[in-house]
Amino acid sequence: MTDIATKTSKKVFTSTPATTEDHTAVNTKTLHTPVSAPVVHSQATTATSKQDDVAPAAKMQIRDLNFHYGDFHALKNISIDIPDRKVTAFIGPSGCGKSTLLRTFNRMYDLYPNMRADGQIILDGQNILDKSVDVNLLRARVGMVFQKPTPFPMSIFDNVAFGVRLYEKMSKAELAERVEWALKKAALWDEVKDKLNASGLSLSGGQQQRLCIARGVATKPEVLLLDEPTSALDPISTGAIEDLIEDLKQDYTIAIVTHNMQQAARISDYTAYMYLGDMVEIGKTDQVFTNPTQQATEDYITGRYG
Ligand SMILES: Nc1ncnc2c1ncn2[C@@H]1O[C@H](COP(=O)(O)OP(=O)(O)OP(=O)(O)O)[C@@H](O)[C@H]1O
Repeated sequence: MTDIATKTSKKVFTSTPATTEDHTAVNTKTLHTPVSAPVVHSQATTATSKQDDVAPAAKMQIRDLNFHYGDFHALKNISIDIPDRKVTAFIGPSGCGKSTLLRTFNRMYDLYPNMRADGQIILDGQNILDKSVDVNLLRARVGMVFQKPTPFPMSIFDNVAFGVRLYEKMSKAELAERVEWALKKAALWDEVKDKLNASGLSLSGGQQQRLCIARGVATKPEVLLLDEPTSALDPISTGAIEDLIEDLKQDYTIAIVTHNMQQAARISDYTAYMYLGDMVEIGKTDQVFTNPTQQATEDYITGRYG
């Protein structure tokens, strides 16, 4: 990993001029996010972070993960741990592979031909890249919320009930209870409880995104993947979703892709910086933002690159 990180920082950061890539720079000397969780133990971290704390349990262990779009090598030997019931943020310039990595965690790429993942992604002891794994069940365990709100063209109730009906057998009353529970978790219940039969598409953008989060948590997944969930939202909706993420991590392991450095600093316990398909650095968020071990990471988060 050191080789990759060193090579990456040399390859990129000695001569690349700053661009206008849309992200918010952070002053590493002034930003302090209170984080109590210990450092992640992983190949990447071993090389890049001080390990002065006890490692948290890993929900997912990614080992030697490579991903190809046809001939294009999009993820290169990624080996990291995703800690249980914490928020891990993935940051890095556009095209570095953040969304690709997230999509390997529930094999979303399986929907498309010519895409291939090699290596291991171990979820509770099982390699989810194994061909024998039932991808539908996997996606019930590892839920995903996309950048653009994607409500189904059906009622608010049915949107939330959709996955539950697919994967679980329960009575009408139990289903109604589950829908209410999920809408409460997503901090949307009060706004929709009197119009559960209205179309999900009739909601505002921020409400639609919370509806998608409700749909995501309704099947009680163990891991929730959020791909830039607030990038299309106003600051109030963004704040509501950030509060929600803070609340959800009591029960779920969360991996989030964000372009917003302040957001990563606010809501994540761990931050991973990627560049050109390499994992440059991963560690506790306060360490990565205030004292990154790689010059490349510091250049990115302070806005000297990108
Ligand atoms: N369907 C695809 N077919 C071929 N190449 C792809 C495909 N999707 C992504 N890529 C390429 O893979 C690389 C990683 O893309 P990815 O979307 O994972 O990056 P990202 O870091 O999430 O970017 P952004 O921040 O802009 O969303 C990029 O070079 C991209 O062009």
